[in-house]
Amino acid sequence: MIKVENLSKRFGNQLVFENLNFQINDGDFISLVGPNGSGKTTLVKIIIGLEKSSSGTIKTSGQTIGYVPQFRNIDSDYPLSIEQFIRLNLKITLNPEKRRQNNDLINTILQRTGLTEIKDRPLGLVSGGEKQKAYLAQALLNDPKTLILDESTASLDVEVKNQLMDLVQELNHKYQLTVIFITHDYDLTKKYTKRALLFKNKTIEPIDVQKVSKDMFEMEG
Ligand SMILES: Nc1ncnc2c1ncn2[C@@H]1O[C@H](COP(=O)(O)OP(=O)(O)OP(=O)(O)O)[C@@H](O)[C@H]1O
Repeated sequence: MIKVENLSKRFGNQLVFENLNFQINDGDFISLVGPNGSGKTTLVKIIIGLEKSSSGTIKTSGQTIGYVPQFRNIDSDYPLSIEQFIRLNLKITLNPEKRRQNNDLINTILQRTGLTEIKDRPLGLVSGGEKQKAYLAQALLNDPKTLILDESTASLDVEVKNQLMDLVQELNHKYQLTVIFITHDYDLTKKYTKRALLFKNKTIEPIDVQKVSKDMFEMEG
């Protein structure tokens, strides 16, 4: 559970948002929508602890949060395989028992993300969707209870976007993973999320996803 109360954020003289009040429950699959510059990434940074709020509180049930960034292409000569890339976020250990546990964990995550068959391929040479799945796999390493997708589907083909979201939906259903999906994508919002948190007039309005309209993604912040 993530409970936000009276949260406000300023950068110098600029008010980004004020008096945000909302709650995200365990197992929710919500979208965070609003125009460019309305404060979506800033809010997420505050939730993760990378940025301080100006006032207000965030209460959580002490949960771990996984973060999947926006898709960035990776050079074709990038030296690591998919599995090696995912392992970057593991603590290095010489303890044989811990190494075994890490191997089991990696195998489980590779399986859950459908990457087992291609785990030894160089990350720079696989498709955009497969690269993004590797980022998703990395985010799952700490067994998060909440996953934040920060425009993670942007710049992927429509079919690939849907495949990635199908996978996230499966994780949401099977493991009760809470998902916060920051997006400008109207179709994906409607198709995958149940509830939307809409940034409007410097605050947030929780709305039924069926009431989301295209202009809500396009207004001035
Ligand atoms: N570190 C910072 N210092 C000063 N201003 C900032 C900083 N980070 C963000 N801002 C400003 O805060 C506002 C909200 O930015 P934010 O990136 O949270 O918006 P967003 O809704 O995620 O936008 P987008 O949809 O374009 O990604 C913007 O006006 C931005 O320029």
